[in-house]
Amino acid sequence: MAESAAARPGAPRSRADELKAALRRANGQVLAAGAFSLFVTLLVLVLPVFAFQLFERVLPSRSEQTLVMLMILAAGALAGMAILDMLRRLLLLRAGSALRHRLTGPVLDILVQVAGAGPRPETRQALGDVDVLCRSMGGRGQIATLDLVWFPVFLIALPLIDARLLLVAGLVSALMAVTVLMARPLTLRRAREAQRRDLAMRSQLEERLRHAPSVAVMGMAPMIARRWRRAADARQRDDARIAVRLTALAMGTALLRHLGVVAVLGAAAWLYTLGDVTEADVIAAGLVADRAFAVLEGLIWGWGDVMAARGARDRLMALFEASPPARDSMPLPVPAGALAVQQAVVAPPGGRVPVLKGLSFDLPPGGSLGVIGPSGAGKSTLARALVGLWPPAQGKVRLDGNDLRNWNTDQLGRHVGYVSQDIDLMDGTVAENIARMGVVEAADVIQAARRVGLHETLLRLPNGYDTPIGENGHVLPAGLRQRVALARALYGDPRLIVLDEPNAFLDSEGEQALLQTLAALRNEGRTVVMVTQKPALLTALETVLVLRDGQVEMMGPCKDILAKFARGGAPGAGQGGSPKQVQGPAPGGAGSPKGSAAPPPGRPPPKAPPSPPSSGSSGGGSSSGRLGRRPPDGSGGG
Ligand SMILES: Nc1ncnc2c1ncn2[C@@H]1O[C@H](COP(=O)(O)OP(=O)(O)OP(=O)(O)O)[C@@H](O)[C@H]1O
Repeated sequence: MAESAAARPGAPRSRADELKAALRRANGQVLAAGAFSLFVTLLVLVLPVFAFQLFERVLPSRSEQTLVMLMILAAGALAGMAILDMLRRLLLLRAGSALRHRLTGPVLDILVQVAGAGPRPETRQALGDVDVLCRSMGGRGQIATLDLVWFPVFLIALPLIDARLLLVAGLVSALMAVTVLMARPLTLRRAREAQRRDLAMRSQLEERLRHAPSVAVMGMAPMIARRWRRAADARQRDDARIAVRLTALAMGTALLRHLGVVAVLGAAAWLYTLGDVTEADVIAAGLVADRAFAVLEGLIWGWGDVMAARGARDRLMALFEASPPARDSMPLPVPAGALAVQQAVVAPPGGRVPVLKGLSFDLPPGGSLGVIGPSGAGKSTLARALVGLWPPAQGKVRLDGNDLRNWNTDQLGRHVGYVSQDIDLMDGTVAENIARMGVVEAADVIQAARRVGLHETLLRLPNGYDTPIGENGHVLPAGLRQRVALARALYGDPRLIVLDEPNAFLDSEGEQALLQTLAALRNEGRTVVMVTQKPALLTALETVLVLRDGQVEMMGPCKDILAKFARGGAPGAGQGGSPKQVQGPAPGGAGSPKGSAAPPPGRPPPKAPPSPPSSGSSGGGSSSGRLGRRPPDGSGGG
């Protein structure tokens, strides 16, 4: 039989299938617990049977011996029931923790994967949802559901006394079932809506608290508190409405249960007056009915848990379904660092409008590329695509000929260094951050710090490398944060290094250190791609790519591009700035533009004369010069 695609190593594995498989395994364990439930249900019938025997055997005969024997038997059966009940609960709890074990890894994987798209409320909830789902396995709702499966056992017991009693009990059960079914639409939608609002509210508050300094300084706190209170009041009203409905349902069901027992007892007593049943039958019928209706009532009380578990499962399923498939790729050798971007169309996650529109270029191993262009041209998007964060919707990004998608994510991570535009350090020590939050290999950490000229600076911190830097590294000044992020990018000697404006917060000393790092990386043959607007930094790179509107406007040797800028041909100059001639590949194959890199034949000549470059943009100009961005008036300058 042909092997299924999902089973082939390296073939994409649907994330939703992972979740479904984990749920199926958990359901298997629940089924086993369900078998225990049958015995528990049968043993619940001990009470009616005991009462029946009392009336049938002990009372007429006044036999103490029979009474003692019956009591011992009943006690044994009830103890057995308690043990079986405990066993099934333990089984369910184990199923819950096994499910948690199976889901936590994939959920964390997905969360890390989607983190590139920025904070999303539903991802914040994901681990909480795993918790809710797993706890619900051993919860009231699950037990009630299992008991419900064996509910017919009670209905079979009643006709053993008299078939007409089944009619009465059936009617009461139907009424209670309708109540349960009514509870579903009445509460489920509202509960989901309330949860969604709660999530949005929390993530909004978290986001605002992150900007606490601005909030405090500009007197925004009362406004934020007012908004929070308004949202919290709405949430409370929702909660109250749901609670009232659930309580009304629970009370209604409890009333129905008692009325049901009264109805069955009344019917049995009436049958007694007709001489169709005995006194023992009347008592037994009442007890059987009471136990049967208790199962239905339990379902109402456990309904909240069932709803919460269902909501958590649906949200997790949506998250897994929206996640790109996972692959168990075969480990590959350490890449040399050849980068190939082929007709890449890239949109932000969840977005439909592409930012990169069929971008193509090559960078050989050890090549170094500067990416410039106006704001919004897609430079950061390109950086994210190059490290596999935002995979292309069409086209490919290849490292050493292998599509980034096919790389094992963990393995690829070891070969890639990335500094994002937002410096994303984590709560931990400097050393832990440089070591990518893994095991701190002191020698490697120090080597990475030395490579970015940071070793001495770090030694001067209060606890040196062991200084805790707080959430997002807020304890450190921005420039130092950026350099620690750079050291982290170089930790483990990766072959491909992608830096998105790594100089944004650097002072002149930091920039000098960065220049030296870039020169060293070039000498070591590491492939470097750097988004920057500073000509001084561009001179440390072989090739420059000018990006505009998601396409290659120019690409060529750095000195040629800078010379063009110096002559006033700044890309992106003025609103009507037309694309410029594309340069040939860099000497020595440092970079070869192709596809969109070449201007289509018959492209119109520039309509507007290019504006002069901004100060300092001439060739190796001053480090404060910026390329490729328009001044606020849009008049050009680049
Ligand atoms: N996470 C995101 N979700 C949705 N759209 C995004 C996201 N990130 C960027 N974009 C959009 O993609 C486009 C390109 O953004 P990108 O950050 O790549 O440009 P850029 O050239 O790096 O700009 P800048 O120099 O200002 O950083 C912009 O229109 C931006 O609004």
